[in-house]
Amino acid sequence: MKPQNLLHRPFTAQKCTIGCPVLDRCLGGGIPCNSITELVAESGLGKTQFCLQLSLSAQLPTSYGGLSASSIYLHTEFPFPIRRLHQLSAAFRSSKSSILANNDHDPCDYIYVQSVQSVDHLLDIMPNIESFIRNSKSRLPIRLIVIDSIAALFRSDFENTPADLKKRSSLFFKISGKLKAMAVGFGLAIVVTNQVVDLVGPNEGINGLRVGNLGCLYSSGRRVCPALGLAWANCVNSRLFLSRNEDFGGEEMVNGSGEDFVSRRTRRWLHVVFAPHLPDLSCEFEIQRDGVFGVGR
Ligand SMILES: Nc1ncnc2c1ncn2[C@@H]1O[C@H](COP(=O)(O)OP(=O)(O)OP(=O)(O)O)[C@@H](O)[C@H]1O
Repeated sequence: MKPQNLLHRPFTAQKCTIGCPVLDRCLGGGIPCNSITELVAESGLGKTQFCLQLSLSAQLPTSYGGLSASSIYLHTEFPFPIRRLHQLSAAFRSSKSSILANNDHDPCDYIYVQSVQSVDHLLDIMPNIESFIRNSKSRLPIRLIVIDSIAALFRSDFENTPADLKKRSSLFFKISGKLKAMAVGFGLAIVVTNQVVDLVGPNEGINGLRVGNLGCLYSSGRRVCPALGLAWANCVNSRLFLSRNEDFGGEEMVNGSGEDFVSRRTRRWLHVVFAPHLPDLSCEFEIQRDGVFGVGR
């Protein structure tokens, strides 16, 4: 197998719609099964919004881009945003009522939420998750696992010492190895969220190391890089980066009280950092009451 041959080999994995045609187009159809997709961004950018929406979209029939599937949502940050899930679920139910096979379909019934307290806890429950998937009698089999967020699990338990960093890296590979085996074994789409850390100092050494399509990652005017470092970057198949920037209107405007101000708005972007099946693409998105949508839909 030569690298060039990979370009000619069609990527046949099934994909799960993210619930918006513009975002799906950017992602070549959605989030792929049989692999791990990482969503990395600073706090408040919308990682959880994407994951909640994906858990709902996965329930759509395959003819509508879904997986006809339930999902397992492992959350490591508290509290779980149950009110937001209900809000998105209600919007999903009313907009997709003609597509959902069963009129009594409550989308929240097909999202199994489990809190995870630590890395050891995650490793402990993995065999249970596997047997739950294998033995589930649900009308919609489980085809999606979300871990929101993987970074939070590692943030507090490890020091910055060589021994701890080594232990941490070996746990990354242990977790990702088990996740990949489940992804391939059950045809699952697995999505993990990750946070970013600020990069300071010169653009050389480890700071200058380029991983994927983008030379540097910027968000809110700061240079950032995904948390958990290079070892973790090797544990995921695809990495998507969410960023934001302030767009100043440029023109001075006057408000109702006669005060001058410069109009500005926050713009959010989705970038493909690396993925075996995708080119270097970006797409602007917005978070609305009814969900996450690409701009220009
Ligand atoms: N009902 C809503 N209507 C519009 N926007 C919303 C709504 N609920 C949440 N948001 C937007 O979603 C953002 C929070 O997104 P989210 O919780 O997914 O961030 P995150 O990247 O997961 O952050 P963290 O890393 O802190 O968990 C808010 O800043 C807000 O802009």
